[in-house]
Amino acid sequence: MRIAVFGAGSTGCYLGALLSAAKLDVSLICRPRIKDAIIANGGIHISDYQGLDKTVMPYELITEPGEQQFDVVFVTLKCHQLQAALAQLLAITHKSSNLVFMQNGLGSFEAIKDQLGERSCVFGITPFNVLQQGAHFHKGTEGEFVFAKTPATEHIAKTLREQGFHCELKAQMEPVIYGKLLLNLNNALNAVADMPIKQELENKALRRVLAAAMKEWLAVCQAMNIELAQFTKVKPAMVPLVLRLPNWLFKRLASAMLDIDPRARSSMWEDIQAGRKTEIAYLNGAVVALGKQHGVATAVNQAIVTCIEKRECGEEVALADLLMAAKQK
Ligand SMILES: NC(=O)C1=CN([C@@H]2O[C@H](COP(=O)(O)OP(=O)(O)OC[C@H]3O[C@@H](n4cnc5c(N)ncnc54)[C@H](OP(=O)(O)O)[C@@H]3O)[C@@H](O)[C@H]2O)C=CC1
Ligand SMILES: CC(C)(CO)C(=O)C(=O)O
Repeated sequence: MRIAVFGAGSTGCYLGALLSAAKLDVSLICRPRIKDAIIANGGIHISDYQGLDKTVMPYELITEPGEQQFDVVFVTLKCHQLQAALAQLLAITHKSSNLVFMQNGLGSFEAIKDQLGERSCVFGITPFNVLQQGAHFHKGTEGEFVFAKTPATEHIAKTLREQGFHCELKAQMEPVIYGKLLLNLNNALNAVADMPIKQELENKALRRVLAAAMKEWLAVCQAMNIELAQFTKVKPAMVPLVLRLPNWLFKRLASAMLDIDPRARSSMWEDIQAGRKTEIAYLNGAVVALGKQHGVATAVNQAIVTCIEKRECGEEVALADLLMAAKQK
């Protein structure tokens, strides 16, 4: 089984290294800067906050995919990069290839699905944070990769398990994706707050904004009759309540939420810092769009979207606007 990770950046290199460590035949399709960093380092260095520390060289590092075709392709591009990569994705896959789309948020796959022909397409999710420094990819929070359950992912999960690594397989990915979006509503806020996630969560005023954005998403999901998978110690509906607790109680009851690498920041923070386009339309923007369809007010998410859109245009934004939007809830 020939496997490729297409768009190997933070999450893709971590995944590619894990699959390579399990001795699967994995090639990474990545930018030249990533290939150069990996070669200079003698492989991909992966680590986690629980003591994993390993350097592995994948089977091949490809910067210009050509004739080669793969049986399984994990697509780890950002949401807005799928469309531009479509022709390459089609070229490196055949009619019976399996594609696993690993994007956060909603709507990126749907925008290209009609153009993927007969290929079997499923979803996957990265529940944890990956911090990239050169060829070093550090997992800063808990969780394992989640993939839709298919014969191909079952084989991959079994091989990973035999080497002491783990991933989760789910028959139903919709609740996982909707549940993960609840957490990703923090990506934009973290980018605007411009501080590590741990420090942000220790701030009551910022937690209130996040709680308000989450409440809106929970209300939209209720209107759509969709259940959310649980990624935290408490049920999704309880997360906003926990976030609104006073600092002293929050620190005591939600210690697991704060058990994250003190350096971890959201992937949107990285995009904003690098002056790149963000995934806001697929995260808080998706909440606003679905809220409109289902008659649910989403003022806080709209305020967050506006803030990020301004930042994407290089405008300064005031965190105070978001704090105000949440106060009015
Ligand atoms: N980073 C994280 O901690 C987490 C991210 N996620 C989600 O996972 C998804 C992927 O995020 P992440 O791994 O951070 O993204 P990255 O931006 O780190 O990785 C994507 C990589 O693909 C490259 N790329 C884009 N187009 C092509 C192409 N045609 N050929 C080869 N390479 C290409 C990009 O290069 P360039 O930048 O030059 O375009 C970049 O290096 C997102 O939806 C994100 O929200 C989920 C959980 C955690
Ligand atoms: C893990 C998490 C929620 C926060 O880092 C994330 O998905 C991201 O940064 O995109």
